[in-house]
Amino acid sequence: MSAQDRNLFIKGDLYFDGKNLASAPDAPQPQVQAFYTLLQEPQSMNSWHTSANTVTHTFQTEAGFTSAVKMAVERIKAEEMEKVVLSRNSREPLPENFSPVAAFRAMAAAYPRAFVSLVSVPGVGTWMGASPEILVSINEQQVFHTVALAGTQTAVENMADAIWRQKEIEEQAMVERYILSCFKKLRLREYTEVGPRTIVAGNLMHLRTDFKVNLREVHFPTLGTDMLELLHPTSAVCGLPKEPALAFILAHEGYNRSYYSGFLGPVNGTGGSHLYVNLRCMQLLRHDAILYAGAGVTEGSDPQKEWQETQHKMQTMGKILSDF
Ligand SMILES: C=C(O[C@@H]1C=C(C(=O)O)C=C[C@H]1O)C(=O)O
Repeated sequence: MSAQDRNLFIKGDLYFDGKNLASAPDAPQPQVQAFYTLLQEPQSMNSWHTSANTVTHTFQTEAGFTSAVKMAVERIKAEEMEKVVLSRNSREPLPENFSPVAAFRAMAAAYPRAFVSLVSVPGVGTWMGASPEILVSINEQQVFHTVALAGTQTAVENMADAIWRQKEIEEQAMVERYILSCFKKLRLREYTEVGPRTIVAGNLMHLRTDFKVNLREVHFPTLGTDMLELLHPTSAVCGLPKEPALAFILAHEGYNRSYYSGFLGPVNGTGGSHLYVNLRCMQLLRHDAILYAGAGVTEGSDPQKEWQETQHKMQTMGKILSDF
């Protein structure tokens, strides 16, 4: 992330509860009307915000990515770190008749369990994605929730048939241990832990452990913000320990992640606050989309397989583009 990719807090003018759109009392009416028109007549990219820094995008080659993975495995074997998540981006031309609103509808239909988003901000640009990963959430019943999500393989027809290799089991357990160490740091002892279970995310499966805290029973008003601070960037997008993994990413990834692997979601709404990791996402330019994906590298990583894993992850957005 660079200085220009700052945190943005966008005030809600319209609220959607899954059925109806409601307008906030102070919502600016001309903009609200323009938004309703946009929903009825999906527009091409010309009427959406695109970022000013389009010429600075760099794209890593397969050779560049796999050599970075090789180097990471050596550093892990030398015990400089346990895990590092290396990512890359890729440019895809936008289909002739592409429209962000139609793409959003397609995402919502294709990925009903994901957090689907379409965000367009002047001077920043337009991003969309279907994230499978909660970072921190507190629902209307005051239940805090976070997950340890890691390990990836292509989805099998019957989830009960999923078999996980030791590499993925260990990789996910590392994320679990990290969350537990955060709880320990905060001296939080009352939580529930369920998993790891196999979950499906688009064309892929992951291992997920759910951690929950009932804030009506446990007095911890700052748990959400404290955990957000400790978790981000999580070991699912950065690595373990955090500092050497982050230094390795900055030195060897070779491109700017921008808002990929950051977090987004509604905050302090009637349904609570739900922040998701910005994964399985793409940035929309006038004529192209930039897709982003990463893979967790551990001692047992095979560089070629990690490259393929990023390709599979990019398919979440790739499929939305190719279905136009
Ligand atoms: C880094 C990504 O995904 C994360 C990394 C995973 C892994 O390494 O197996 C699995 C799920 C996500 O936590 C991504 O989608 O780009």
